[in-house]
Amino acid sequence: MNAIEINNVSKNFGDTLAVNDVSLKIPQGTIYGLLGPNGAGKSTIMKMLSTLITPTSGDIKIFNHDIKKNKKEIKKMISLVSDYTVLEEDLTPEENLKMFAIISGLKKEKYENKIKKLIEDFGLNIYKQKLTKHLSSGNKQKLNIARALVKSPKILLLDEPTNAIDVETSKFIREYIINENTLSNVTVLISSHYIWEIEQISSNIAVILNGKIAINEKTEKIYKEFDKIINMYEFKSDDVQKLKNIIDKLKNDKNIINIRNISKNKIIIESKEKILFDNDKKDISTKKINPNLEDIYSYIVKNS
Ligand SMILES: Nc1ncnc2c1ncn2[C@@H]1O[C@H](COP(=O)(O)OP(=O)(O)OP(=O)(O)O)[C@@H](O)[C@H]1O
Repeated sequence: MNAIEINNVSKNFGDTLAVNDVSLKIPQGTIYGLLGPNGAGKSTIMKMLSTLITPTSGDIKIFNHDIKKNKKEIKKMISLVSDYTVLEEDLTPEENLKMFAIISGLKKEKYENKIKKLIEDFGLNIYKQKLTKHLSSGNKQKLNIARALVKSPKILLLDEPTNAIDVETSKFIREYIINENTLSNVTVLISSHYIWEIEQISSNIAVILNGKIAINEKTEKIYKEFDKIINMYEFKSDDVQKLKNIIDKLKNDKNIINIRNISKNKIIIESKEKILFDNDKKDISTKKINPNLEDIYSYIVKNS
């Protein structure tokens, strides 16, 4: 069953076409990564899904409910996490969660234990007496995600959830999301500029460019397809001078798109066409390597 179905949706803000005829089906229980440069339309899609704004044209279905006709039902199923400015600064973490539970129409017996567990799970126990405005940004974002989970949503929309968050907190948030997805089968749509984060967490990835979907595939399939298209090779040598000579030679080769220095004794090159190497070369090892998601994303952005 599809948790989310977006059919030919466009969104205009005056003259700006923020989302341009987007169609996307997100099966229940998947973690879907949404990638795209600044201004591509990611947040606009998230906001339309959470009923904050309405599409200019096209339709959206959430578990088969039309978003226009069943707004109230849909609001119960979806939580959106964007930046933590939505939190009430003059309330404690617990009060913030309670307030959100009440606004969401939850009964006390439904939210009381849930809030206790979330406060504990997110390590916010020690800040119980503190006002939210005195929490660090990482802890505010943890609270923001806990807030989204209070109503046990079926769909969690995460718009750059780890933006400006330290490594350990980002890791915690990622692991918590994976855990929720495994245990509660919550469907997750996550956008991030940290491509490695999307790479680690998502089973499917959509890339959006200028409001249009450029790629929408299972992550594994994206790797397979682009492995055939992108020609990347690694050159390794302990003889630094020899490696420098190779770089100088390759710089003038029209077939070479990109040369990257990885370390003193390793370079990675990208070429337009496949290269066959003479493997008998002494002191230099060469091999074809698989592009990672960052390479693939750059390729899509450059070539779309
Ligand atoms: N309320 C609004 N009024 C006018 N234009 C808007 C509004 N919201 C978004 N836009 C425009 O729509 C386009 C898409 O913006 P959106 O915020 O969806 O992009 P994004 O992919 O989330 O970008 P980022 O990665 O920078 O957050 C941009 O050109 C943006 O300026």
